[in-house]
Amino acid sequence: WSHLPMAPSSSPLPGRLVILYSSQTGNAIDAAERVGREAEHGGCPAVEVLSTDSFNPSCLPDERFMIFIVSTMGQGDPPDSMKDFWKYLLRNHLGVRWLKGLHYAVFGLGDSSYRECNFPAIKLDQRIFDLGAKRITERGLGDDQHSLGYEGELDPWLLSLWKSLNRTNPSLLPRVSDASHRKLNILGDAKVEVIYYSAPQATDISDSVCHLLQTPRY
Ligand SMILES: Cc1cc2nc3c(=O)[nH]c(=O)nc-3n(C[C@H](O)[C@H](O)[C@H](O)COP(=O)(O)O)c2cc1C
Repeated sequence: WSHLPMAPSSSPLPGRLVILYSSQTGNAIDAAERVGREAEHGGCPAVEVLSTDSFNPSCLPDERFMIFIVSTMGQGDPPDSMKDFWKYLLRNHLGVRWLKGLHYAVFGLGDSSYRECNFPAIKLDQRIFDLGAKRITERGLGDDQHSLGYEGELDPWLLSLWKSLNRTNPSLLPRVSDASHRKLNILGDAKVEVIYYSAPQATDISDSVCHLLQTPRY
């Protein structure tokens, strides 16, 4: 998959999945890259991961499959890279059938310690739906307060996204099981090998725990 500086304004590939991220401090980029990687592992023929400000919103009706990964800033505000895009979507002349050919899903990154938790993702999901697009799956809302961070919600959400895409458009996502269960490989092969072994019978508590030996693989 590729990062493009600008989305093509003419005819899109019939089987491409566009992943648009809106991020202020980088988490939504990481999440979007993971979504892109999983889509690729699942056999998606064409995946593009783009910042929202690289995508011309007037091209939205040309797309068939899009995933939006959106973080929250300020007091429930969208990240800077989403502001113009959002302003465009609020235009009055866009009708209820404007996005009738689009299938989409939204994942938000936020923090439930804020009153306006995940507002941009919630509003974007509703607006795109009101413009006639169809949800591939219900929106997912990540929360910094979760013990696993936003990934606590992203994991199950992705599984449901891939299952739904596979059911409705198997040519876009032929292999659900390859898309999931790849998380440990995201950073590439481990650079160290971890070997656990038991210490000899010890009386001292500090000796009785397993020892951890890390040896460089290269
Ligand atoms: C200055 C600041 C303001 C934030 N405001 C909100 C907020 O109003 N609502 C919310 O749900 N999360 C809020 N968050 C949490 C972020 O949305 C969350 O940490 C997210 O993972 C950031 O993603 P990003 O790195 O892609 O921008 C805020 C975070 C920061 C640093």
